[in-house]
Amino acid sequence: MPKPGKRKKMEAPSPKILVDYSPGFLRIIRSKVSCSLANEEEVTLQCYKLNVYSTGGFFSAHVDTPVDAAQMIGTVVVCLPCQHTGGELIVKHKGAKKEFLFANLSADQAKVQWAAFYSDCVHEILPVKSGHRITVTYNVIRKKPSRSESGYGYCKNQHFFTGQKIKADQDAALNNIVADVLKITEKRRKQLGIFLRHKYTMSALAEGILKGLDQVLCDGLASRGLTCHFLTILVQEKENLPDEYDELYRDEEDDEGRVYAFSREDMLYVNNEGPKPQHAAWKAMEFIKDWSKGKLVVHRKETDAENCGNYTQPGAVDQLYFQSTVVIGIPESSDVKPLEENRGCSTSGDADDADVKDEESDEEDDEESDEEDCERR
Ligand SMILES: O=C(O)CCC(=O)C(=O)O
Ligand SMILES: [Fe+2]
Repeated sequence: MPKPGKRKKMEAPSPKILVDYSPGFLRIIRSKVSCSLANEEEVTLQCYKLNVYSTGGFFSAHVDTPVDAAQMIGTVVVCLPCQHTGGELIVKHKGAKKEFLFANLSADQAKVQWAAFYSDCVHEILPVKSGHRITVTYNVIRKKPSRSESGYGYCKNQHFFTGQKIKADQDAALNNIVADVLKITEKRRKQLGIFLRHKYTMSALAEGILKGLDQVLCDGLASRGLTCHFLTILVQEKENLPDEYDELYRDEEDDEGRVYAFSREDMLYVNNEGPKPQHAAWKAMEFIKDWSKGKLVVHRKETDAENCGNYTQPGAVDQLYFQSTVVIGIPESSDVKPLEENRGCSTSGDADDADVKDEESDEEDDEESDEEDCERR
């Protein structure tokens, strides 16, 4: 049953006729999605649900619960031709926002419109103003990994799929990132964790098949001789207290926000189903919270979080997306390939100079949020 305030639409599991129906346009969508979301690995589109929004119908901000925690990477929405106005699909990721307005062409029976996005992107449907908006959603399931020939991923854009390709083994921005990583690890002799741009279920992270630029980052680090492993984490965000509360409540130690490892063992402990896990090595680690082309940001300005996400049963950890990091071992200097080898062969052409920041970021703020308060489809 729809919950008031969360969604107002009718939905049904895809009828068998839709599941079995494999029109030509699906093949085209699948190949485009494989290129743009899956580093050209093969994907299947699994028919999931039929949504009917009448006038006033909407769907509040949510992320899609993965049906296959290890392999599901995204969602495809196909809008069937049926005249309506309003009903914009808004997709957000890390401060970027993309609006899909299917209404304008909705009366054209010859047009099937569609959108695709990574499953950890928050999305919502604004109220339909007239007519009926009918969509079919597909889960994008990645087939078992078989790395591309070069062994290095690439992707087109940090958030959605426009723009130039960035190649992991060539991009100058990655050279800059690696140079920054080396500077930090050399100076402080600490393990270094870099926050991934997307969130992952624990199983997906264990599989190590990452989304978009995250895969490019990890391939880029590995191709330059750095050893990496992955970790799901919880981040205690700094609260923005009004000035008058500042002196009363501000705890010096809280200033930076804290990062905790969060594994299946931690989840069991939280649910009173296992012993308290040890995190002995944890203190000796430094975190980089944000990275983008050619720039590492050690701290980032935190902004209001929109509470939005998915619910799950206690213990059902694979239904949740976690902030995740790649952890880089302290390199022996001989492990790392000379960066000069890679210089000058950028395919992106728009990499900024590396800039290791110790202050708040002036980048767009992260609009992602705690994944708690709102139910998923
Ligand atoms: O109808 C749409 O455009 C999207 C529906 C959706 O987000 C969902 O079914 O999870
Ligand atoms: Fe959704």
